[in-house]
Amino acid sequence: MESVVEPGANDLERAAESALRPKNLDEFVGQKTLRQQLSLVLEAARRRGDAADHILLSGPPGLGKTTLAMIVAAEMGTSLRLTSGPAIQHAGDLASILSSLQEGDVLFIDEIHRLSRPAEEMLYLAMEDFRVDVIVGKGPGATSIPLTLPPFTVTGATTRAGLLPAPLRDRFGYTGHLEYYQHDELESIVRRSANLLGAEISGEAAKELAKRSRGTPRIANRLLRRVYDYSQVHGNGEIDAQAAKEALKLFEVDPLGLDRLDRLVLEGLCERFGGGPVGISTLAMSIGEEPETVETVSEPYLVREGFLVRTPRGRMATAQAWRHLGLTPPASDLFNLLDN
Ligand SMILES: Nc1ncnc2c1ncn2[C@@H]1O[C@H](COP(=O)(O)OP(=O)(O)OP(=O)(O)O)[C@@H](O)[C@H]1O
Repeated sequence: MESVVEPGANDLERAAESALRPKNLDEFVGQKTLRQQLSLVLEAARRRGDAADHILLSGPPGLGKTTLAMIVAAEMGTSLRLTSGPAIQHAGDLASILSSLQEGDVLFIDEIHRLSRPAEEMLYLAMEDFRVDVIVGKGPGATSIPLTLPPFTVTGATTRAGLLPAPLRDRFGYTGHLEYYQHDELESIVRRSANLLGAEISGEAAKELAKRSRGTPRIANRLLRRVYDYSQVHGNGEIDAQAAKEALKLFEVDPLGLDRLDRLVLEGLCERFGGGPVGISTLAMSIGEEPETVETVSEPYLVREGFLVRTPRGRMATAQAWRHLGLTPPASDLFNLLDN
C-alpha cells in the first residue's frame, strides 16, 4: 500500500476489512436512497419467492460495493459467489462458474466492465434466459450443449458504469450509484468500526478521522487502524483527539485528508509552474512521479475538493490550493486565466 489515503485495497487489506463489514442493510451506514431502493427490490423478490433481479452497483473504490453484494446474499438467505472481470480470462471460466450456481445464488462480478467480449456475451444469455451454451471439443468437431441454469442474481460492480456496453447494462433490473459519504456518516462508520475492534474513541477523534477520510469508508477504517496502533504504542489504547492528530501527522495526512503526494503535486504546480497551466507529464516528472500515479491516485481528490482544475492547456492550481499551502494566490485570478 503506497499511501494511507489510497482508495483501492490489496488482498491482505481486504481480509482485514472483512471483520468490519456491515452484515445487513440496517447496519450499512449512509447511501440512504440506494438502501431504500435496494431494500424494496429485495423485499418484493422475497415475497414473490423469486431470485432478486440482477443488480448493478457503480461508484468509486472503497464505498461499499462488495459489502452490498454480500448483504444482498445475506438478506435473500442465499450463497454468494465472488469473481471479477479480470479473473475470467475465457468464456469457459464463466461457464464453469455459472453451471455450478444453485437456485437464488448471488454471483458477484467485481470490475464487470473488464470482462472479455466472449464472456460478456455468455453472460447476456445467462442473465436473460438462465441458459448457458457449453462448448465441448475443439475445431470443426466442437459441439454446443445448452444447459439450463436455476434462477440466480448477478450483482455487478463497476467504478465506471459508462464503460459497460449498453446490452449488458440493460440486463440489470436495478442500478444503484454509490456516492462519496458525508462527514457525519463517516463518523458513524468510524465509531462502529472502533467498537468492533474493541477500541475506545472520543467523539472529537472520530470527527477528525471522518474529516480526513476523503468521503471513503475504506480510508476511514484504515486511518482508524493506524490511529489505534498509535494510541496503543504511545498511550493507553484510548483514541482521543490528540492521539488521532499526532498519528495522522506521522502518516502525513493533513486536516483536509491530503497526503504527501497530493501536497507535492500542489507545491510543484504552485512553486515551480506559477500555478499552471502545465501538462500532467511535465508536472509529474518535476516531482519524480509517474504521470499515471498523479492522474489516478492524487488528481481525482484534488479536483473533487476544488484544489486543482483540468483545462485544455493543462492542470491549474485554484486559489484554495495556494491558500492551503500557506501561499498567496497570484493577482491574476484563476477565472481570468481560464477565460483566456
Ligand atoms: N456504508 C458502509 N458502512 C460501514 N462500512 C462500510 C460501508 N461501506 C463500506 N464500508 C467498509 O469499507 C470497506 C470497503 O468496502 P468495500 O470492499 O465494500 O468497497 P468496494 O466499493 O467494493 O471497493 P472496491 O471497488 O475496491 O472493491 C469495508 O471494510 C467495509 O466494511
